[in-house]
Amino acid sequence: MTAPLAASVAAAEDTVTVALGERSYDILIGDGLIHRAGAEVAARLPGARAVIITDENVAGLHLAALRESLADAGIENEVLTVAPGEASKSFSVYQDLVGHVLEARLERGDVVVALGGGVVGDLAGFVAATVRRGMQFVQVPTTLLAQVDSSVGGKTGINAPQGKNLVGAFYQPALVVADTASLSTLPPRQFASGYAEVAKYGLIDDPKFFGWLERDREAVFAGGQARISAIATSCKAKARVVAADEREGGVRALLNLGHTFGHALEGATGFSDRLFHGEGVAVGMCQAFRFSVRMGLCSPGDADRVEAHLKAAGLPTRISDIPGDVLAVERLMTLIAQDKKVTRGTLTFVLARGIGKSFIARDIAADDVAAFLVEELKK
Ligand SMILES: NC(=O)c1ccc[n+]([C@@H]2O[C@H](COP(=O)([O-])OP(=O)(O)OC[C@H]3O[C@@H](n4cnc5c(N)ncnc54)[C@H](O)[C@@H]3O)[C@@H](O)[C@H]2O)c1
Ligand SMILES: O=C(O)C(=O)C[C@@H](O)[C@H](O)[C@H](O)COP(=O)(O)O
Ligand SMILES: [Zn+2]
Repeated sequence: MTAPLAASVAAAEDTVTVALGERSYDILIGDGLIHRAGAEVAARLPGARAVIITDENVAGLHLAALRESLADAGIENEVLTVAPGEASKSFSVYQDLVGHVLEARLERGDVVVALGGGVVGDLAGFVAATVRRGMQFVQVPTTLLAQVDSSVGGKTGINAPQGKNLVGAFYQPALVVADTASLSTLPPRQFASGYAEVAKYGLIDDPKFFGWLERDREAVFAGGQARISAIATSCKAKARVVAADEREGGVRALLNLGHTFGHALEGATGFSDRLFHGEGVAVGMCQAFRFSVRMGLCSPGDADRVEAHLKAAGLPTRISDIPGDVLAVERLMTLIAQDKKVTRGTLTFVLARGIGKSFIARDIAADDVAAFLVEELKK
C-alpha cells in the first residue's frame, strides 16, 4: 500500500459528522462497532424501543450481535426480516412492514434500526419517515455500498413499476454505525458493486483520491487501514455535499454521476441479480464519460482510464457486459425520461470535463442520448 492521501488519512476508527444543524448526526466507522451500537443508540435516543429491519442473509450473520448490543444497553427490540435483494424495495414489502410496526404500537420516539445493505436502508428509512409521520431512525450498514453511500444523506424510498426510487422521502438518520468487520462476510461481487460508489467520489471532484484508488485498489479490497481510509474519505465527501444541499436543489445532483444511465439499466433488467446497483453505476459512469467525449467535453484518455479502473475492480463497464438479453434503446429512453432530475421535460445528466471534473449538464437533447445509446449497444 502506498502512503494514503494526506488529506484523506483516517485512523483505524473514524467519526464523520453530517452537519445539518439540529439534525446533525455522526457516522461511526471502524472494526467491531456493532458491539457498541446499543450504547451509542441509548446515548442519543434514551428510552427508545427498537424495531430492527434486516434481510434474511444479514439476519443469519450479524443480527445476533446487534440484538445483544441493544439488549445490553437496555433497549427492547424486535425484528422484521425481508427477502434479500432489490425486489424488496416495493410497495407490498413496505406496506407489510408498516403494518407490523403499527401493530407493535411503536411510537414516534421509538427507533427503526436498518441492519443491512442499501435495500434495507432505503426501505427501513422510508418506513421510519412515514409511520406516524416520522419515527427515529438509525442505520447499521453492512455492505460497502451502504457504508460509503446509502446510509448517509437521508435518501429513503422504494421502486415503482415506472422506475427506480420513484417514491420516497428525504429523512435523515440520528446515527450511522458502520462496522467495517461486517464486510468480511460480504460476497466479492457485492464488494465490487459498492466499490463503484467509492470510485464515484474521486470521479466527481477528487482526482487525487481517484489516483490513490488506482494505486491502492487492491489494498482497499484486501481490508485493513486502506479500506477504512477509503470508507472514511467517501463518507466525508458525501457528508460535505449533503450538508451543502440536503434536498438536491443543486450540487447534490453530482452524487448522481452514472445514475441516469445506471438506473435505466437496472430498470430494464427488472431490478434483478443480472445487475446490482453499483454495477449499473459502473456502466453508467463509463457511459457518462463516453457521452462527455462524444459531446466534445472530455478527452478519450480520461474515459479510457475510468473504464480500465472499474474493469480492474471486476465491474461491468459496457452494456455488453450485462448478462442476458440485449436491452432496447426505446425502453432505456422511457426509463431515462422518468429520472428525477428531469426539469420541465428536459434531461439533466452529470457529465465530466475530465477525472474529478464532473458537472451538472441541463437541457440535454433526448435525441443525442438515444443516438449515443445506439452506438453503446454496438460495443
Ligand atoms: N439512499 C441512498 O443514498 C442510496 C445510495 C446508493 C445506493 N442506494 C440503494 O442501495 C441499494 C443497493 O444496496 P446494496 O448494494 O447494499 O445492496 P443490498 O442491500 O441488496 O445488499 C447486497 C446483498 O448483500 C447481502 N449482504 C448485506 N450485508 C452483508 C454482509 N455483511 N455479509 C453478507 N451478505 C450481506 C444482502 O443480503 C444482499 O443480498 C439499491 O437499492 C440502491 O438504489 C441508495
Ligand atoms: O445521495 C445521493 O444524492 C445520491 O444520488 C447517491 C446515489 O448513489 C444513490 O444511488 C441514490 O439513491 C440515487 O438517488 P436518486 O435520487 O437518483 O434516486
Ligand atoms: Zn448509487
